[in-house]
Amino acid sequence: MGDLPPGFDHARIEKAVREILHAIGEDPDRDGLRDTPARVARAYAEQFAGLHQKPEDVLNKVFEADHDEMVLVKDIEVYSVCEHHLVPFHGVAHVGYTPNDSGQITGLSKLARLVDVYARRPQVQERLTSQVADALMRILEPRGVIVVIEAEHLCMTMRGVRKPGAKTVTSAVRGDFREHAETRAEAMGLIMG
Ligand SMILES: Nc1nc2c(ncn2[C@@H]2O[C@H](COP(=O)(O)OP(=O)(O)OP(=O)(O)O)[C@@H](O)[C@H]2O)c(=O)[nH]1
Ligand SMILES: [Zn+2]
Repeated sequence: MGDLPPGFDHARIEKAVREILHAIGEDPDRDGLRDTPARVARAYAEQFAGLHQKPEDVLNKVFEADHDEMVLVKDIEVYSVCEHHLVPFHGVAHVGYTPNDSGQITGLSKLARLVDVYARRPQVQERLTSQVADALMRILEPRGVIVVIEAEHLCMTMRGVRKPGAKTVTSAVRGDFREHAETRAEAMGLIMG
């Protein structure tokens, strides 16, 4: 497991998963479960990879372009894990920004990669939304940023209150999207339209 980031303790996760299986009344040594602790550790390494990444790692390509109006990437599929129950929430993210006066833009895929850096951590949707917005503001120094996330939380559907279909919508607006209602309305029109 040499390619795991420092701080990711594979053996410890395996031990803990084995312990949970015991605690729920299962037999971790039965055929179907024998490899489960190792599988879960590998799955967690993927699901929580963002804990070991920085936004700078993905927003490292900045171009200059003759474009100073809104850039919006819609419907970025997002999978995260709710930090209260450690079950998934999933949906779509919409990320937009207005380049600064020197026309600094970034690759479109980098916006989706940035969402993943923060989604692949134990999260609440509100924090995920503002972390994406704040990282973009800090690194790209645009005139403004808008991030909208719509997601369904499995902790509200498969357990607890059991309301399948309920969607949580969160938004974070910075800079000109915060200051100018018209700019914000234009972006929301594109996102919802
Ligand atoms: N604000 C916010 N709440 C979340 C998010 N994900 C899960 N939750 C909520 O976190 C809350 C945790 O509430 P608790 O009362 O501590 O836990 P619980 O007894 O399991 O709550 P129930 O889900 O109502 O059964 C629940 O209301 C969840 O719906 C999120 O991303 N943002
Ligand atoms: Zn939850």
